[in-house]
Amino acid sequence: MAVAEDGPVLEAVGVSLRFGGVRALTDVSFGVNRGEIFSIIGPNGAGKTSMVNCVSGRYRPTEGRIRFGGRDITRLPTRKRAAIGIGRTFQNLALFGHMTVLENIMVGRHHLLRRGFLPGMLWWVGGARREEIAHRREVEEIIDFLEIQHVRKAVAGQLSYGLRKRVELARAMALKPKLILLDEPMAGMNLEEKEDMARFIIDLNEEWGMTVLMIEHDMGVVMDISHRVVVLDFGRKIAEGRPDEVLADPHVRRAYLGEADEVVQEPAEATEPVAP
Ligand SMILES: Nc1ncnc2c1ncn2[C@@H]1O[C@H](COP(=O)(O)OP(=O)(O)OP(=O)(O)O)[C@@H](O)[C@H]1O
Repeated sequence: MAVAEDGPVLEAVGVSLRFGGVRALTDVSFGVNRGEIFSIIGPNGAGKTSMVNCVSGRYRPTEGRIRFGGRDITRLPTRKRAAIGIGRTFQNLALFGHMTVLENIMVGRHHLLRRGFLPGMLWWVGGARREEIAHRREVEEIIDFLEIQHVRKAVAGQLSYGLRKRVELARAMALKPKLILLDEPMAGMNLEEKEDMARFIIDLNEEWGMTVLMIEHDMGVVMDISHRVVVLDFGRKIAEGRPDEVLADPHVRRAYLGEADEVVQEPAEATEPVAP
């Protein structure tokens, strides 16, 4: 996997997040380099979604900063983050079920239309028309890339789960993000769908140049496709590094993989079977 490392495009600096008495995140720092596939892992309730929500703008950290491209975006509203190049998919599908695949993907591009979504769709003359055609062409490229040509006119709500996840990814890609946040992209998928999705994530990273920040429970996939990983446990960072380094880390093995401290056991003494 080729990684172009020229410094972090995304930085979390000392991020803490509290919900009343619950400490969802405590002093978490990490950096995602341009061109990386970077994953956040950890047990249930470790703070993964909270962290991604701080990056997308849905949550505002109680303490700490989020920087994107060197700019402090901690207080920037969500829709403005989309405009500066942060796209996302959701853990639970967030498609417009009654709209076609094509319409769903076009929604992802509305902030790119200079004339706005509705005028862009309706004003079919001159510059607006040329702009619309250019947008259509780019959307069709994404549709081809994700191999969803055959359902482009289908109503999104009627597709299989795996296909809907792919359409959601298409919509996020249509925003042309520099950084794409993927919240459990493989959740609920069968093995074949997971393999397809893993291939799309690698390709959107390598061919489309998108930096990826991902949460995913399937450890096999995470370790296969991530360049680096950060591990959270009870809202704190306990490890960060390449997948092989993280897997070998004793803190991670204990906390995340549920391994007990190594106990040197005496060989069991042979016992006579007890007569009933
Ligand atoms: N909106 C909220 N209100 C109150 N507590 C919350 C909220 N969101 C998250 N939490 C709490 O913050 C902690 C971290 O939750 P979070 O969902 O970020 O973990 P996670 O690692 O994504 O978990 P999972 O793997 O189960 O999705 C948990 O204790 C959770 O109950």
